[in-house]
Amino acid sequence: MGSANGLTNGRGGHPLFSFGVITDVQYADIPNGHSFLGVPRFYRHSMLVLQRAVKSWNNNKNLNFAIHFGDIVDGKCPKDQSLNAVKKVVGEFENFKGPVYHMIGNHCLYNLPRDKLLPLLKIPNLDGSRAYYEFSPAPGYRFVLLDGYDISAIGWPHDHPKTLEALKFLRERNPNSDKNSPNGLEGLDRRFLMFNGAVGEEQMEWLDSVLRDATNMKQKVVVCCHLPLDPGASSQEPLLWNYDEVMDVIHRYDCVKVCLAGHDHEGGHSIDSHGIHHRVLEAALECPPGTDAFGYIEVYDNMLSLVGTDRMKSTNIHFNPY
Ligand SMILES: Nc1ccn([C@@H]2O[C@H](COP(=O)(O)O)[C@@H](O)[C@H]2O)c(=O)n1
Ligand SMILES: O=P(O)(O)OC[C@H](O)CO
Repeated sequence: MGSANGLTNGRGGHPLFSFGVITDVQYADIPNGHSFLGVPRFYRHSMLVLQRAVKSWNNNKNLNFAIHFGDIVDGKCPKDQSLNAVKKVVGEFENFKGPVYHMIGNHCLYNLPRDKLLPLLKIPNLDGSRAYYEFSPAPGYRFVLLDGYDISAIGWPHDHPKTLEALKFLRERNPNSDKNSPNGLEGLDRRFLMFNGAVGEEQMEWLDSVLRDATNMKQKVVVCCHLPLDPGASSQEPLLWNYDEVMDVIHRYDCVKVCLAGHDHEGGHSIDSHGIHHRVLEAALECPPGTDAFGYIEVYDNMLSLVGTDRMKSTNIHFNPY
């Protein structure tokens, strides 16, 4: 089904392009465990989920690329195994017959500092440390991958200005001695935890310039970030510290149609006050043996169709194409 402007609409027609999605593989060669809140985590089985995802993506034959939304290995991975564990998971992704785009998550940074991590994840690394980037898989679309740990107490050297800025930020907002504890914090303030982070000023300016450029080029934008950007799609604790400032930039333009994230393992979906869809994807790590959470997204001129497998819920995301 073709539209007046020659782009493809709908499901029922051919998508413009399609891509595979999976998040929070959080692999470690350790026995099963659970989250702080008692949700079971299957550190070895998540590798099998990834292997089944790659097999399914390759069988599909129509996928142009794949995205992993961060947390490639778990923080509980023994530190002398971190490098090999990251290489092992990256190696599984490389069995996919197409490019794979990664972003960093807190668990990646518990294992390796960002200067080691970025080359392994093949994150374009212009100044040796920045982990945000963009690409355009088709003329009418642009993907923006944000670095939610730009300002963070994890991943930078201990005396780095960004570590110090993050620690000051947390001290001012979270009175607990364990800065991962939301005890006593109310409502959205419960996101001021050490396992989250923020988008810094330079990245914010970069985001603004990319969205301005996309608007001028009449491109639609999909924003990806490990950390969720909308409270309607996520519980309060996993949100990006300055999700509101990032959304203020995004809301200045009409080009962003969808924001995709990981980190909040049970997943979620919302439509914000400006009609932007937020879809937080279900985690591979929390799939009990034999179950899966991965999918692929077909992209049209006026919608994204997430075709989920098993625990990843299928979602049709309709939007105004203009
Ligand atoms: N509601 C919560 C969630 C987490 N914490 C703290 O975060 C650490 C990491 O949590 P995981 O879900 O990855 O296990 C955990 O050790 C707690 O310190 C918390 O206090 N309250
Ligand atoms: O993957 P983790 O351990 O950072 O946990 C993230 C939680 O789901 C946030 O509440």
